[in-house]
Amino acid sequence: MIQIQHVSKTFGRFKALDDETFDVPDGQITGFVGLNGAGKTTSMRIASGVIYPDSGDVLVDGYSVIREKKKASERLAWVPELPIFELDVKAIDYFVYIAGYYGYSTSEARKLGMEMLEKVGLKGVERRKLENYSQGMKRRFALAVCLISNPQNYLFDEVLNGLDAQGIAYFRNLAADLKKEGKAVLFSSHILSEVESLADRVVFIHKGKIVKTMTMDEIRKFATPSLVLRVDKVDNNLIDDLSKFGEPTVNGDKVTVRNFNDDPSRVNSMISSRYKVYEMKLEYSSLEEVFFRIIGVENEAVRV
Ligand SMILES: Nc1ncnc2c1ncn2[C@@H]1O[C@H](COP(=O)(O)OP(=O)(O)OP(=O)(O)O)[C@@H](O)[C@H]1O
Repeated sequence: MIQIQHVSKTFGRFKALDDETFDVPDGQITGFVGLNGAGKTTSMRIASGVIYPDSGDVLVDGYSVIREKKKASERLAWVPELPIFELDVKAIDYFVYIAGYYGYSTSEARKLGMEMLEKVGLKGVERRKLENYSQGMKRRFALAVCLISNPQNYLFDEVLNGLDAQGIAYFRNLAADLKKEGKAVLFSSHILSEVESLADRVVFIHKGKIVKTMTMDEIRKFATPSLVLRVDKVDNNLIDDLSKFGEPTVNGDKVTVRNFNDDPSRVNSMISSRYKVYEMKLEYSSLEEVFFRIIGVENEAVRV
């Protein structure tokens, strides 16, 4: 478990983190979302011990990253946004080198390396030099390296950036495995649909402050539903009728009524004598919509 306790950090005169407090519990995947510059990377760098807070502390399994740095670091893996490696080295040799620091013999490290590289989809290219890896392959490699010491806690900073669909699938499986093993996982991402499908809870950060922490169930309840329906024909009369219940938009035979705040059966009784209704269901708005409502910024104005 990672506990971020009243952490503040200033760069020059700029306050990047302001009394930040939140937990990353065991056995759960915690998503970390915020606009560019909100403070996610700074938080992770402080939690991993590479920079110090001005005030506050981070406890990793109860050990302070400031006062008990070695014990805290041993219990934590961090994949930074921009992992840096020695590039003129073959991937497997680099893995063996790093594993040596964790006490693995060369043969053990090589065996583990082949397993881990396969796990992240790098089977067959283990002997290629890292300089010949693509950005996505380097990111996959960074994920494999972070698994070497098998710690209890994980920080993943924008690891989905530059990953293709297969790479994202590997990360999903990896995160799900870590969760099953009872590990604590914090991951930041701008791909909110991925956060939505992976996270058990989400920490929202805005301008260096934690503005909300919500479970995915709470997010779904918080969201205003849309009514989605498929009908045999979409005409102006239908749109006029649906406008009484919310804001309809049309995509082929699918009509989505956003900000729907009524009973679907009332819509059905109003239109079913004139239209054949193939499908009618409530859909809850995305994490993105909830995010913008929480931080109070218009969706159109800013993108995460
Ligand atoms: N070493 C530094 N020196 C000066 N300012 C910094 C430094 N590191 C971060 N900052 C500033 O602190 C703020 C938070 O940056 P941080 O990288 O933590 O944001 P982020 O939420 O990770 O953003 P992004 O989503 O763009 O990666 C930004 O305004 C950034 O410019």
